[in-house]
Amino acid sequence: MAETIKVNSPNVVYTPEYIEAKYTYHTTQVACDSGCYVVTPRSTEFVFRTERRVPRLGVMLVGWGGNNGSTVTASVIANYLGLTWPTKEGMKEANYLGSLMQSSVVSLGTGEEGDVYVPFRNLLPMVHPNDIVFDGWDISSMDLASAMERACVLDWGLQQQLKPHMAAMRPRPSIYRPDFIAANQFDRADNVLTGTAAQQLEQLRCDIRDFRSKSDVDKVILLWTANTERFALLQPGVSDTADNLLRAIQHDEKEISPSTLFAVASILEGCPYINGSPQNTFVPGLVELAIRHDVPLAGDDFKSGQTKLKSVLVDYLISAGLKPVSIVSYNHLGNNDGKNLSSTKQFNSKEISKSSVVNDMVSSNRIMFRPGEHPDHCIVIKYVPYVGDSKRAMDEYTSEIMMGGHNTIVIHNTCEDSLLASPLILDLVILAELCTRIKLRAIGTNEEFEPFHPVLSILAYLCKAPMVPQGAPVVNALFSQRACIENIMKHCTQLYCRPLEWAY
Ligand SMILES: NC(=O)c1ccc[n+]([C@@H]2O[C@H](COP(=O)([O-])OP(=O)(O)OC[C@H]3O[C@@H](n4cnc5c(N)ncnc54)[C@H](O)[C@@H]3O)[C@@H](O)[C@H]2O)c1
Ligand SMILES: O=P([O-])([O-])O[C@@H]1[C@@H](O)[C@H](O)[C@@H](O)[C@H](O)[C@@H]1O
Repeated sequence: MAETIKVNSPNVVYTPEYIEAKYTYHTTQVACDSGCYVVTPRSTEFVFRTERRVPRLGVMLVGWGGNNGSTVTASVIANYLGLTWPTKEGMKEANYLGSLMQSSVVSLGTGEEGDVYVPFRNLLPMVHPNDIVFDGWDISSMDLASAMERACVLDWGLQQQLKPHMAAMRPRPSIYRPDFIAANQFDRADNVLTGTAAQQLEQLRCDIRDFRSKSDVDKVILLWTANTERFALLQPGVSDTADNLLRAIQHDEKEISPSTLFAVASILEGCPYINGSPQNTFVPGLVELAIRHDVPLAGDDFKSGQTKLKSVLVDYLISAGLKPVSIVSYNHLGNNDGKNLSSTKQFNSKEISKSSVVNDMVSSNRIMFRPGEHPDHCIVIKYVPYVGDSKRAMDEYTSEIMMGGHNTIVIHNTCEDSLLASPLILDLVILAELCTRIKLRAIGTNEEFEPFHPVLSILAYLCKAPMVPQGAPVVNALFSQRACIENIMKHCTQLYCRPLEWAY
């Protein structure tokens, strides 16, 4: 398989710094006139400009010592070193299965021997996961080698090879507000910052600057993979505007969550912020602050297993004209995430993100569903310590079919939760970084190149409850979300050379 792609088109210009490509965006404007839909095709010409130089990327994980944080860090080191290890099924080797960019392909077109498919990552210059530098915070002081052992996710033989490379990695002290996570997390909290919210915010900003300078990275992205928090109350004068949020922090307002404080620190330091959990980190004032500073945001809640499958199955059912009327999603797991979710308020945060994934598909079909009508949808999560990170998910989908018939689909799905989430963390940070290098302008109306909107809805494929710019529609159908990433990357067209060749 060739690694280099070069587009042969008068609409694509390559300079040492940029790839510039013209693209005509076709849409249709729909108006209703006397009971008739009047559809008007529209076309807009854009120029997409992609900066070719790939930076040295630093990723700061909040919750670094958790199952996901320790596992993704270990997996990158294992891939970088090309580690192999013995298991009862034979020798295993490090890989990035589950990553859209590293393990999925896209069609380039038709060659002499048929269709040509290339790795997603080849479409545009992007960070390779092996080159990411990790750092982060945790309320638990445990070093990353011990945290990897605590997580019980990776095989013992692999852990033994990794420990020397992770023992010196220590999470920075973090903000701990017991009221936001389960009381059962108290025993972990031996690595916490003191002081007021303003002082803690300043410390986080110092941590980011410290990491940036000591690790010699060009860019830093913050990603929350700490415990699921309860939803924060949205209070006028506190979280409703950027200025009120900043003022509330100065007044040590207790209803501002640790995750929102991390997001404020990230924005003020110019670092994209990604929320891998379901809580409402992105309060209105936070989003306003991100827009003011033009700093990307993405979230919420990694879409890793049961919900990912649901976003495909419900899309299939409704697209096929079958009416889902009952969806029951049960799962149990025994890791610390499950322990935290055994607390009602934290479960409620997860219940929201796991339930909302069908809403757009249901409301799009007025043949089946009257306004306000929706399937019965039940989410159950139970904590069973013995099974650890090996989440057991059981789903039942009942649909009405023709002439009073029913179709019931039952699914059993077992996986190591952190091994599904870890590749998503890599895709999220790599795509978020890529988005910071892409700008576009509409030909004829705008001579200035502009960045994407700070709320990166392009990352919806990776999130259960995708954040979108205000007023934009939420799309949850998984393959529509995947097509969005592929199409935008193809609009930028592509020149992909080995890093040596385009690091001008
Ligand atoms: N498949 C998945 O694993 C998956 C899928 C979707 C979402 N998530 C979400 O990702 C998050 C992490 O999952 P996990 O399995 O790694 O959980 P985990 O409990 O193993 O890790 C969370 C870590 O965050 C730390 N922590 C808690 N509060 C903190 C704070 N204020 N600052 C810094 N660190 C803090 C904890 O000490 C712990 O080490 C959870 O919110 C979970 O709901 C996970
Ligand atoms: O991604 P998904 O498999 O639908 O949802 C999962 C939940 O079922 C699980 O209980 C929780 O611990 C994970 O964080 C994840 O959110």
